[in-house]
Amino acid sequence: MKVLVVGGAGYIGSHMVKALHADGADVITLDDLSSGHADAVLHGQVVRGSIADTALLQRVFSAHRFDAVMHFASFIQVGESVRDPAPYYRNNVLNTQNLLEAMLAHGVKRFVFSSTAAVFGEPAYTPIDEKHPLAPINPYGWSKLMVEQMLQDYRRAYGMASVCLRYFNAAGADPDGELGERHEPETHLIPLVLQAAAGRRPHITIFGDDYDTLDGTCVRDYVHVTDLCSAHLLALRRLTAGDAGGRFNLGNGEGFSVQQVIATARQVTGRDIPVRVESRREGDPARLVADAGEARRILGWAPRHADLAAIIRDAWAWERRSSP
Ligand SMILES: NC(=O)c1ccc[n+]([C@@H]2O[C@H](COP(=O)([O-])OP(=O)(O)OC[C@H]3O[C@@H](n4cnc5c(N)ncnc54)[C@H](O)[C@@H]3O)[C@@H](O)[C@H]2O)c1
Ligand SMILES: O=c1ccn([C@@H]2O[C@H](COP(=O)(O)OP(=O)(O)O[C@H]3O[C@H](CO)[C@@H](O)[C@H](O)[C@H]3O)[C@@H](O)[C@H]2O)c(=O)[nH]1
Repeated sequence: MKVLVVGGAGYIGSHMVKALHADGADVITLDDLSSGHADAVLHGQVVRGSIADTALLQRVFSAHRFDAVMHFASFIQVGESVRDPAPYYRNNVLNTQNLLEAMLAHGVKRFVFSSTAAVFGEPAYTPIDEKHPLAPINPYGWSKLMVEQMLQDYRRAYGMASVCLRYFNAAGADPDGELGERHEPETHLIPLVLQAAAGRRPHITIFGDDYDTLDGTCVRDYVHVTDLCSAHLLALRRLTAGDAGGRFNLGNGEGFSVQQVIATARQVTGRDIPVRVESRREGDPARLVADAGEARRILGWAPRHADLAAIIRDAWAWERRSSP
């Protein structure tokens, strides 16, 4: 099995490269290193370049016969996408179409796509299942939904099989301690809280405590990065068996508020974590919690690191390695 991992130098992609290698796959990473790190790719060749570059795509697909493509490359910040949507539509939609066209031109017809809970927008009900209305409230979510639609049309018209995996909040780090989250700048809650615990930041800022939730802060469903990787392997197995694919929500089905995440991080680290409350961040829904029943039933997915404290413990081990 030869797999192209686009965005394999990033947070989730680098864990996926490791998981694919452990599963026996031959992996090639394509990454422009706009936010990833070459040294995070522990296995296989790294091609440095962008999916914006159609000539490069042509060369990569001519040089290798891929059985499947996993696509992690995109811009990922919800708030930034509201302030400056253009790069989001360009990179996440137009550049993804380049990739899909290169796949079609070379007869590669299995695709696993990193989608997001942001395709649902402000939930009409929770937990959110796959029947929930699709109504993004930020350009990031729209850019992912547009690709989901493209994939539905490509499946029907060109027979391209695809699985869209809608992650809720990816978190945690490689349990072996080899990989972790290294976004620069970091915008995600758990690594920021842990940087504050380590004294690398003076405090953690809570974006809004006036939401309609248990303590006024936003609620999210944190899912361990290695559990996301296991879902990808299961999706790949289904596609390889001849399945046309589908869309699956990935989360643990339990929501934690920003305050609860900070409290758990205090317990795990034994450190004081100073907090400041500021106004809401644009584009944030109050509560996102997954119903991942379909992934369990159809893919056979069974998350192994669902406990929030365990997720934070792995992230803390990584933070301690980065800032001893
Ligand atoms: N982190 C989360 O909580 C989360 C949640 C839901 C969905 N997702 C999705 O999962 C995917 C991976 O997220 P992540 O947190 O690992 O992000 P990341 O920024 O760490 O990784 C993205 C990788 O893609 C690369 N990249 C970006 N544009 C590229 C391009 N045009 N050509 C080649 N490489 C390019 C970057 O250099 C980086 O290595 C993204 O598509 C994101 O939207 C993430
Ligand atoms: O310094 C911070 C950072 C975040 N938050 C809050 O913490 C929650 C989680 O935020 P963050 O970790 O930035 O994740 P999300 O904005 O929920 O977005 C993530 O999860 C989405 C799916 O739920 C994905 O689509 C995105 O790519 C991914 O960044 C939100 O309520 C934020 O407002 C703070 O209060 N302070």
